[in-house]
Amino acid sequence: MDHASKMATKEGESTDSIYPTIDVSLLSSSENELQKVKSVLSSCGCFQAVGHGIPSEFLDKVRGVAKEFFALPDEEKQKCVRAANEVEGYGDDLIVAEKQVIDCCYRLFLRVFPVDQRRLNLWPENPTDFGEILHEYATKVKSVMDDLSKVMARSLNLDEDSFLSQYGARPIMQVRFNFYPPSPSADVLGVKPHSDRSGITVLLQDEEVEGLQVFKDGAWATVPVIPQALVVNLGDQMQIMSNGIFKSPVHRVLTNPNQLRLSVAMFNEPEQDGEIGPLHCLVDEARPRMYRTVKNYAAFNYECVQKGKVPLEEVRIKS
Ligand SMILES: O=C(O)CCC(=O)C(=O)O
Ligand SMILES: [Fe+2]
Repeated sequence: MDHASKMATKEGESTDSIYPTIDVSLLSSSENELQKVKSVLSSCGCFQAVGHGIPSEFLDKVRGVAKEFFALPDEEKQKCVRAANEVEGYGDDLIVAEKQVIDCCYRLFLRVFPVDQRRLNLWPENPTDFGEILHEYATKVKSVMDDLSKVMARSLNLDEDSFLSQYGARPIMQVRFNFYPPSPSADVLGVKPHSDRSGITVLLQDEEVEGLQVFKDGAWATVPVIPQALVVNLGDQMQIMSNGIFKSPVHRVLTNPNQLRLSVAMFNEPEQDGEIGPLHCLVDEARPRMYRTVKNYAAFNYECVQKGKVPLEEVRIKS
């Protein structure tokens, strides 16, 4: 089967573009904003964060080094190429399942934290400041994510470290630079519908080109471009830890016929081989345990996807 005919179509597209924005700098002082976060994360699981404290000029620098890398000649990018059966490094869509629909996307996927787990042979040396900027960006995003994990706990009247303590002493942070070339066909998707396996995903969108859509209230909602904002998407592991209170949204990416699009997704995740499950204090008679405990959710997720199964469904306790 050829590449194009395996690609997904944009069925069910909607023009709805309603998407919440939250000023995260107000979350420590405003009960209103705290309640808004709780309501947004327990309904659609995503919002655009402004007031996050990362200067716009720095966000532009991150986009800049990413665009420079993807613009390099192919032989230069191949220095970071991923091995056939691995996710880390540079390449196009990884085939993990038979009859898989191919995404129209090139990616550079790297582990950033813990620092001693970096595979530096896969990190671009060109542009020369790539590593330094990635380190600085990941450090800043980690702080935004940790604050958000605390806010989410507080919004449920829990001790603020309740979620963070499940991440262990050596939590993981990974980055995926996504590069979507102009689409060869109007029906091609940049990324097919999925939810993220992370705890929290923080996404830096292209400063001009839209493409991300979230499945909300039965239709696809386009996430508008706000250049200085960070898109927050909860991942499956937060849905599990919160016993289903917070939602991991299904999202996809459209391609554009004329323009390329870039995005930078950062994912946090509990330490390697860590075990996660619903917080005990969120399980009671009114809200019975929805998910079983899982060790190494990353590997579990990979196995499910290989078998064409939905990971969240596989951990759900069926009554
Ligand atoms: O490019 C985007 O806007 C989203 C990418 C995405 O969903 C992902 O990398 O998991
Ligand atoms: Fe995603």
